[in-house]
Amino acid sequence: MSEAVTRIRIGGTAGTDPYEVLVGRQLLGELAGLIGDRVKRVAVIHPEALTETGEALRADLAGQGFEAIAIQVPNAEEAKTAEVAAYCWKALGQSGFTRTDVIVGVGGGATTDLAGFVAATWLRGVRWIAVPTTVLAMVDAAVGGKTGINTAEGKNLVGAFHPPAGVLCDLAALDSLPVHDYVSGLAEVIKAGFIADPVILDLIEEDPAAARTPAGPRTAELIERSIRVKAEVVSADLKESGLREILNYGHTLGHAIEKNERYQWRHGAAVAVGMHFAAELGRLAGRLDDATADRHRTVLEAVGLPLHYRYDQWPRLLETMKVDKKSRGDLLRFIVLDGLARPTVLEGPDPAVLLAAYGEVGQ
Ligand SMILES: NC(=O)c1ccc[n+]([C@@H]2O[C@H](COP(=O)([O-])OP(=O)(O)OC[C@H]3O[C@@H](n4cnc5c(N)ncnc54)[C@H](O)[C@@H]3O)[C@@H](O)[C@H]2O)c1
Ligand SMILES: O=C(O)C(=O)C[C@@H](O)[C@H](O)[C@H](O)COP(=O)(O)O
Ligand SMILES: [Zn+2]
Repeated sequence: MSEAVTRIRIGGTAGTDPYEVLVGRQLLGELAGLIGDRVKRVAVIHPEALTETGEALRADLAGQGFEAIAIQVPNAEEAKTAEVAAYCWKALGQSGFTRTDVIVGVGGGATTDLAGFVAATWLRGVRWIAVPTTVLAMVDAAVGGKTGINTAEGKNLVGAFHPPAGVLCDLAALDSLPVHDYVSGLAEVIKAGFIADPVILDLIEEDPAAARTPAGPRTAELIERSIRVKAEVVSADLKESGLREILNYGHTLGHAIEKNERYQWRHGAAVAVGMHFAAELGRLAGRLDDATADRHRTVLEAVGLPLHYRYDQWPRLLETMKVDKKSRGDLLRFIVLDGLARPTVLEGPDPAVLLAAYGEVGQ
C-alpha cells in the first residue's frame, strides 16, 4: 500500500473553484491549512459512530486557536433529514457562525451529504471540507459537490450543488469500518469500473477477498482510480447537464429499493442490485453484450454484494422510479452500457423489457 499522498484535482472549470482530493494516511495535519488562517469558527459535523474522532478533531482545532464546536448527528441515513439539518442550523446559529467560518463533515456519505447541505444552505453558502471515513464516501459521496437530504417521498430529493474546499481521504479511517459497510462502498468502485475504468474490475477479479479489506494490496489503487473517474466527470459537468448522469449507473432502481426499505439497506447494496438490473436492461435492449452483462453478476457476487430483490415489489419500485431525477415528464430514463466503459442513456424503454429485466433480478 502506498504511504505517499496522492492529490487529485477537481473542477476549476465553468466558474467553479478548483479543489483537491488527498488520499493517504495521517492527513489530518492538512486540515488547518485547508480551513485557512482568517477563519474564526469551525463546526465539525460527525455521526454518533465517530464521536471520539469528532471530538478529537474539535479539540485539535481548538488547540490551534479556532473556536471549534462538534455537532453530533445520527448514524447513516437517519442523519439525512430536514430535522437533523435544522438541528445543525440551530447549533450554527447559537455559535454565531458567519460567512467566513467553515464546516468540516467527517463520516460516511450520509454525513458528508448532510454536512455539505448544511454548508450550502447556511447563510446561502459557507465553505466546507469533507473528511470521508468510508470507502463509499472517499470514492464518491465526498467528491463532486452533490449534497442533500431525503424526504418521505424519496432519496436525495432536496439538495444543492456545493463543492467542498477540499477532501481528505485518510485510509487509516477504514480500519474501523464494519466489513458490511466496506463492501457496500465497493459497489461504487465497481460502478466506476463498468462506466469508465475496467482496470478496476480486473484488479478486483484478481483477488476479490483482498478487495473486501482495507489491508488488501490494491486498496489505495482502487480508491484512487475510482476518485479519478468521478473527478473527470464532475470537472466536466458539475451540475449534471449531461455527462454526469453516467455516475447514476445502477441508481434508478437502487434509490427505489432504498426508499422501499425505508433506508435500512446500505446505498451501495441497493446500487449493486440496481447495476445488475441495468446490465440486464442493457442486454435485453440489445445494447450490451452477454459477456459484459454476465460480468456484473460475477464481480458483484465475488465481493459479497447482493444481486436480487423481492419480485413482488416491482409495481412499487416502478412507481418510485417514475420520479427519479433523471425522468423528464413521463419519460423514464436509465443509464445503460453500450459496452464496457461505454455508458449511455436509454430513454422510455418498453415496459415489457423493463419487466423482463426485473425478472432476472426479482426473487
Ligand atoms: N453526494 C454524492 O455524490 C453521493 C455519492 C454516493 C453516495 N452518496 C450517499 O452516501 C450515503 C452512503 O454513504 P456510506 O455508504 O458511506 O454510508 P453511511 O454514511 O451511512 O455510513 C455507514 C455507517 O458507518 C458509520 N461509519 C462511517 N465511517 C466509519 C468508520 N470509519 N468506522 C466505523 N463506522 C463508520 C456511519 O456512522 C454509519 O453508521 C448515501 O446516503 C448515499 O446517497 C452520495
Ligand atoms: O455524483 C453523482 O452525480 C452521482 O450520481 C453519484 C451517485 O453515486 C450518488 O449516489 C448520488 O448521490 C446520486 O445522486 P442523485 O442525483 O441521483 O440523487
Ligand atoms: Zn451512489
